[in-house]
Order: sequence, then C-alpha cells, then structure tokens
Amino acid sequence: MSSGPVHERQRERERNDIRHDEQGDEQGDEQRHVSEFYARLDRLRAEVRGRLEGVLAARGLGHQGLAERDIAAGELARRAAQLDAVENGLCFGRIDLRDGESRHIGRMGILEDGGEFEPLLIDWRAPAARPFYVATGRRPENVRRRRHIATRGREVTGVLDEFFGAGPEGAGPGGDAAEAALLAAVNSPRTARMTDIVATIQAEQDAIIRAPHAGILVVQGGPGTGKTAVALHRAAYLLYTRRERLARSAVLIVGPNPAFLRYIGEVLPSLGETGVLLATVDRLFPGVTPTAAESPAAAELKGRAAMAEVLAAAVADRQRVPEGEGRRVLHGGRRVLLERDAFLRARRLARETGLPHNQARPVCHDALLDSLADRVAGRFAVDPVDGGSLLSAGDREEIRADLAGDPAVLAVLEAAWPALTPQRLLAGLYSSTARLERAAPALTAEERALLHRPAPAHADWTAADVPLLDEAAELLGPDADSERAAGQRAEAEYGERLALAQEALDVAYGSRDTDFADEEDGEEAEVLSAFDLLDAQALADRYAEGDHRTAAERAAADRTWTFGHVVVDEAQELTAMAWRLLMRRCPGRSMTLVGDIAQTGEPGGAASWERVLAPHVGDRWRQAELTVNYRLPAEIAAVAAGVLFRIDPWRSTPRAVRSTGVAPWRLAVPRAALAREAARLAAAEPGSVALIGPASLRGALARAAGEGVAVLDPRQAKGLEFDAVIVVDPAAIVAESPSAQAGPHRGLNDLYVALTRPTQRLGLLHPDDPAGTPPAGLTRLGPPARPL
Ligand SMILES: Nc1ncnc2c1ncn2[C@@H]1O[C@H](COP(=O)(O)OP(=O)(O)OP(=O)(O)O)[C@@H](O)[C@H]1O
Repeated sequence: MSSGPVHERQRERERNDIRHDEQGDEQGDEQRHVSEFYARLDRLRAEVRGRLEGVLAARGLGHQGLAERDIAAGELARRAAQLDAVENGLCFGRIDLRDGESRHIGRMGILEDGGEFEPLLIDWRAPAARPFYVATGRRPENVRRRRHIATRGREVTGVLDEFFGAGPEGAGPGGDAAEAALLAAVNSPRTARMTDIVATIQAEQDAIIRAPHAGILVVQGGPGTGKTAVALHRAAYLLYTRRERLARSAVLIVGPNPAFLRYIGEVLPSLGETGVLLATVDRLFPGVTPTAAESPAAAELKGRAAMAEVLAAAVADRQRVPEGEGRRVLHGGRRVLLERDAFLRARRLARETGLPHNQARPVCHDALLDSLADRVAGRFAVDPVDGGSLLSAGDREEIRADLAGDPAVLAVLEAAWPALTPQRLLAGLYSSTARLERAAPALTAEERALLHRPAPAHADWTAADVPLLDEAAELLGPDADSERAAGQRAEAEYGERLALAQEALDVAYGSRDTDFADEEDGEEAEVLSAFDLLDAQALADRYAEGDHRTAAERAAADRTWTFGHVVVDEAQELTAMAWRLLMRRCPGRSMTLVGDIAQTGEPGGAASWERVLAPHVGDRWRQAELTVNYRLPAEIAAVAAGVLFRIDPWRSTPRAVRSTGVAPWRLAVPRAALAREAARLAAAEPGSVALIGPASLRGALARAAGEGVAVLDPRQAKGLEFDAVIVVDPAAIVAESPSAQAGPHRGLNDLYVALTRPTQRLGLLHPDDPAGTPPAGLTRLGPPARPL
C-alpha cells in the first residue's frame, strides 16, 4: 500500500499536535513564572511607595534630619520610577543549564521574598545572564535550552526554544528560535521612539556592551548595525557594574540633535536607568543657548583645532603693553608716567605664574600698582644722606591704597590686563578686524572675514561658538565679575528661598492640625508641625546646604563637571574643537564613541578615528566593529551599497540580517510636481514614513505633506529610522550637502544617510530633467520605472 507518505504526514501532524500541546503547557508554565515576577514587582512598588510616604510624612525632624529626609525621599522617588520603567517585557528569556539549573532573564534583578534572597529574575547585565546572549552551537556555555519569552502586557504570548547539543528531541544546536525572535524584533513597526534590544542582543553586540575596556572604545559600523542601541546598552551595563562611581559622577550621552535625543530618550529608562544626562555638544556650556545660524564654511573653520591657538593668541593680545614711553596717569591733579618697562615687567610676572588669565590678573595689577606707588613716592623728599626715601613704609602703603582706589588708575590697570568672560573675549575678537589679524595671522583674509561679525549681541551665539566659549573659559579661568555675579545670584536665590520658606510656614500654620478641644482645655495640640520647629531662615538654610539634585542634574548646570563615562553617538560629526570640549568633560577618558566614517556629513567632521583621537590619547584606544545590518532589508542594503562603493570602494557593507522581497522603487516626475507627488506617495505608505530631501525642498515638502509624515533633510534624519522612506531629489541632496566641498565624494555621504533610514520600504523620487538625474551609484540601477 502506498499510504506511506500519508501515514508519515499523519504521524507528523500528531507529533506537531503533541509538540503544540507541550508548547501550550510550556507557555502556561512560563505564565505562572511571569505572573509571580509581576506580583513581586507590585509588592516592591508598594513597599517603596509606602516608605516614600512615610519619609515625606515624617514630622519633628531637626535641621540635619530634614536634609537627610530629602535625600532619602529623592532616592526612593528614583527607585519608584525605576520600578515603573521595567513594566513592559519585565522577563523575556530563560536559560536551562546542563546541571538542571534554570534562570529567568529580565530587565531587572528580583529576589525572592521571605529572607532567602534567592534570585527569582536575573538582571540582563549580571554575569549569570550572559550565556543567554552568547551561547552558540559550538560554544553552548553550559546551556541546554535557551528560551525566548514573548509577552504582551503581563500576558505570555509565546515561547521559542533553542536546544544546544543533544536536546530532548535529539536536535542539534538550534538557531531558529533566536533568529525568529530577532526577525520579529527587526520587522516590528517603528514609532517615533527607539526601543531597547535587551531581549535580542546579538553576540557581537554583547561583546561590545560588556567590554571590560576602561578607556576609549570606538564602535565603528555601517548604518543600522545597532551602534546607537549598543552604546545605550553599554551605558546601562556600566551603570550596573560601576554603579557606585557612576552614580556620583553621572554618564553623559551626546547626540547630534535634539530630535535624535528625543528618539533615544526612552531606551535607558526602559532598562531602569534614569541618572543620565542626554545633550547635544552645543548645550554643554551652561548659560548659553545658541540661536544664531551661520554658513557651513564658518562653522567648519570654527571647528578646526587651530582655533585653540587663535583663542590663546586672542587672550595674550588682551594683555597690553603701551607703545612709546608708557602711560601717563592723572592722579591727585598731577600726571605720573608709568613707563613701558613697568608694563613689560608686570606682564612677564603675571604670565610666569602660568595661571589662567583672570587668575593672573591681580599679579599684573599689583606689579603695576607697585611701580606707580614708587613713582609717586619718588616725588616726595629724598634723604640727603643716603638718597633713600624719607617716607615710612606706612606712608608708602597709604599712597598705594590711594592709587588702588583711583578710578583713573584702575582704568589703566584694566586696559593692561582686563577681567574677561569667554563671551566678552569672543565677541571682542569677532567684532574687530585688527584683533582678528593679530590673533589669527595664519588664517587667510577670507577666513578671517568668515569669523568677523559686527559687535554681536551676547545672546547671539551659534552652535560652533560653544566649543570656542568653552576653550576660552579654560584659558581665562573664573573672573571676578562672574564670581561676583554668581555671589549675587546666590544671594538673590537665598532671598527667594527665604520668601518661599516663609510662605510654606504660613501655609503650614494656616492648615495646622489643631485640636480645639485641647486648646479649650488649655493644652497644646499634640502633633508638631514644621512651624513649631523651624523659622523661615532655618528652612531656607536647609535648602541652601543640601543639594538634592541628582548627579546628572548638577552636571547639566556645571561647566566644570567631569563625567564618569561619556557616550558619543554619531561621533563622526564632531569637530576638533568639540572633541577638546568633550575630553575636558571626561579626564578619565572612559568613553564609548559610536559612529560611521562613511556617514560623515559635517564639513568639520571626522575622516578617520585615528585623526580624531591621536591628539588626545595617542593610540590608547580600541576599536570594535559591527558587521550586521538590522535595519535595512537586503533589497535596500544593495541600493545603499552602490552609493557606499562610490564613497569608499574599500569599505565593506554590513550584511543585511533579512530580506523582505520588496524591491525599492524609483520614479521620475516633472520638477514642478515633485512635492505634490512626494506627498501623495507618502500618504499611501502604511506605518511610519519620512520624506527626506535637500534642505532647499524642505519647506515645499512640509507644506505638501500630510500629518504624520516626517519631512527631513539628511542632517536631521541622522540616526533615525522609519518603516518607509521616500528620498526626494537625490541629485540635489548631493549638490547641496554642506560637505560637498570638503572632498570629491563627501556630498554622497548625505545621500547614503537618507537611503539607509527605512526598515521596510524605500522609494526614490526625482525630477525628470537632466539636473535631476540621480548621481552615479544609483543610475547604474537602471532607468526610472516602478519598481526600481
Ligand atoms: N540585536 C538586535 N535586536 C533587535 N533589533 C536590533 C538589534 N540590533 C539593532 N537593532 C535594531 O536595528 C535598528 C538600527 O539600530 P541603530 O539605530 O542602533 O543602528 P545604528 O548603527 O546606530 O544606525 P545609524 O548609523 O544609521 O545611526 C534599530 O531599530 C535597532 O533597534
């Protein structure tokens, strides 16, 4: 009977049913575990909130006790936020080891109730969780089974198993489940917020996240290889393993623009980490918010390392020695000559201290006052016997003090060595062609003209000015004016605090818990309130003394803060001056820098990591490479590869992790119809969609595009991703790129960035005239037709 295959199929069906049942049991089993984790999480939350309420309700505390209460309340509030943040996907995996032990892996560690302190759920960052990420058929790391647990809310929706070595079915090393979990993650629709990858971190990524390297680690990788994801998970890992140190010094994460920071802003909180400062470089000079725009050429010039020398020369140039015989000072109705030599000597003495300009200023001023006092004293009677002065030391001191209080004298001292703020120095430099010539003789006249701007208003800074202000702050040191201003600010704040404290006490008094019966009985109410124990001043002092901000909050307000670790994303875009600023913020040089040289868009950005880092750390840095593309399907990666080849034929393209079978398309339309067509095509795309075009088209595209369609130029699109992307007028993207002048293929970098944003679908829309012809690398893909 030839029913063999049928029987086979029947048996197969039965086997599948059995496995399905088993799977159902397994899912139920996991549901019980997961429910237990959530129950424990709920108890932890209730406990923390209870403690927080208790702490806040504490009464009758002394000065010290209140300060401690605030610190405890801050910590408990942060803990509560951490517990809230891990709600989604609390547990996502499990490993069963050969010796029978099984471990559940999750976003945070949870211990058993009841004093046993057995781990119930293991934090993904703990060494015990590592085999979940790195076990392979060849190196199973003692793992028998790896299980991916999918959840929706608190419900387990599926389990996917891989067996290593001889599993229960005698299967060999399984990779299907891991691949299925990964594919589900990379295929999921994208929203405006990046999500974490904690459930599917791949081995090459894990090696970087947990790298023991304490110094500078560069993570180079093509678009979509998970550089951002890896950098953020590394930050979370370091916060876990070096919590003691990093909680005090904070971690700084630098991104290319505010939109990018918003995009990645949820990742660390979802991993339970909140004490991190996210910033763009131009926000790292407290008190300055750049609002002005400038040409790419000016920004590039300001980013060059040579600007450090220009600024040092600009500071030296403000330490003036008069020409000719010197300066005549009008004092007490008479003119006194302060000779040029006296100026030269005072300047030399001040410079020899090696102190920053403002701190060396008193040395110069003192020396000038001494010379001037000598001059004035010399006018008085000279001892005929020994030729010495007849004035006593006290007389001389009086003369000196008199000179030091004379505004005319002070003006001369100030002109010789003025107190400077970074803002005054830079504004003074930019607004004077003479000063620019003296400070920047090595620049060409055209370059100096790029820096020149007539008396800029103080608030009128550009992003590229910020690293220069920071450099200037280093050269100048704190100035007496700003210290005085800080003192005044502190006084004003104290006044405010005092008023607030008084108000708070008034409110407390008004709403005090008074037991009238007791009062009638002539007894005091039993419950003590704040106003019983504090007066407004003591309350204000308490706030003044205890700084209850987190390390990240304090770091944000302090230019001289040094971070325990710095992560820089899109690191290829930073200029040499920006690197100088960042290196000052991290003297320990514990840094993770992620980027892709092929995507460099800024004219002042990096051409190689060696060139960026050598001035700061020589060759004391390590590079890791990411090679798998998780964002682009193979079909889109092939198009991007054509452009990458033009940028750098030697650079290898990352291997796409999946193929969707959806080919990118290309369409040519009349130039006048470009924006309208782009909007129409974008509206037809399901999911998240972006139109990426040259900056000059942004306005027209934004007007035409419907709601929910992101309209960006390549610079704004950096680091972001969408389900579908339509690249509009690629030739103009290349031509308009600010870096087009910086090298033969630099304009193509912007196009490369645009092409590498979609996770599912890519379209190319271009004008049907010769100027609109897509650049080489794309044209080789054939004439416009749909699909491409
Ligand atoms: N192990 C992983 N599991 C699931 N998704 C991943 C994994 N690694 C990366 N991804 C996803 O791939 C996408 C690209 O990652 P990411 O943005 O970090 O790449 P990138 O290298 O920084 O790209 P670009 O250079 O374009 O900024 C993201 O959606 C990220 O979540």
